[in-house]
Amino acid sequence: MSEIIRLEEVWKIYGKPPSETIALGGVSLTVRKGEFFAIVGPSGSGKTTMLHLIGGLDRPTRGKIYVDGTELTAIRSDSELSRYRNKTVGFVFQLFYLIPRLNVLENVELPLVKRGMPKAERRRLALEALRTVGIEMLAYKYPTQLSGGEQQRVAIARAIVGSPRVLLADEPTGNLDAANSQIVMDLFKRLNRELGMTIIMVTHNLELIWNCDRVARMYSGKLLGIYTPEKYSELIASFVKKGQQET
Ligand SMILES: Nc1ncnc2c1ncn2[C@@H]1O[C@H](COP(=O)(O)OP(=O)(O)OP(=O)(O)O)[C@@H](O)[C@H]1O
Repeated sequence: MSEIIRLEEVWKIYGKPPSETIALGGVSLTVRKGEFFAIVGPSGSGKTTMLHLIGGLDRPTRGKIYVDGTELTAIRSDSELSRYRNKTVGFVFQLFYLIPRLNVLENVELPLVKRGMPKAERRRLALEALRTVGIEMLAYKYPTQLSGGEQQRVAIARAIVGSPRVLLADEPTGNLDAANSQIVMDLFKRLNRELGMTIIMVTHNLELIWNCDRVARMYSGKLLGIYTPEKYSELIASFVKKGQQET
């Protein structure tokens, strides 16, 4: 499998000395095309920071990031970075961030509106995305009329409507019950296996890593290792045996 994302010695430092925070302290890794990749680690270890940098929501202090053959860190203008976010990546967050005054279909269409796509084409693609996530019957409802699980599926439809190369998910099941978490995970697996979408998911939920190909383990801004789910679960089991903690 060829690579789609590469981080080379990436640093992110917030603030100025003496009160600076090193959120990422020189992380290098590659994610392969079509991979379902998890990022785990304790709170404050830099997981969200890494996802935001890959998604072009923020820029690293030092280091290089390549996504799908483009050096993201060489993009200087904000408008070009915004185009990158719109075309290459799709985001799913723990809190769904739907716009309450727009109906489901209009929420899903938003990334295409930003591209200046004609209305009929936008509608067609938004309905197709809603069909993919199994909720086309909710197209004319408003976000407040939906359950949390349904809202997250709308957010996933919005993330995939523009056919991004990479789906970035930050604790996508963090606000959902077990049944809805399962629906979201099954959906991610389908997007990954049937549509070949590369998925990077930050999670605290160790059960979810079984859906993934590889697991990156972060600690205090450093990448401690990349594991298969089997190896990672063996590692956790050995910590439990020794009475140490890790999530
Ligand atoms: N905008 C910011 N300004 C200052 N410090 C920040 C900012 N964003 C994150 N940090 C700090 O950077 C470090 C890494 O944060 P990050 O959100 O990436 O961790 P995380 O592993 O995603 O944590 P969690 O699991 O709690 O979401 C933390 O110490 C955090 O307080």
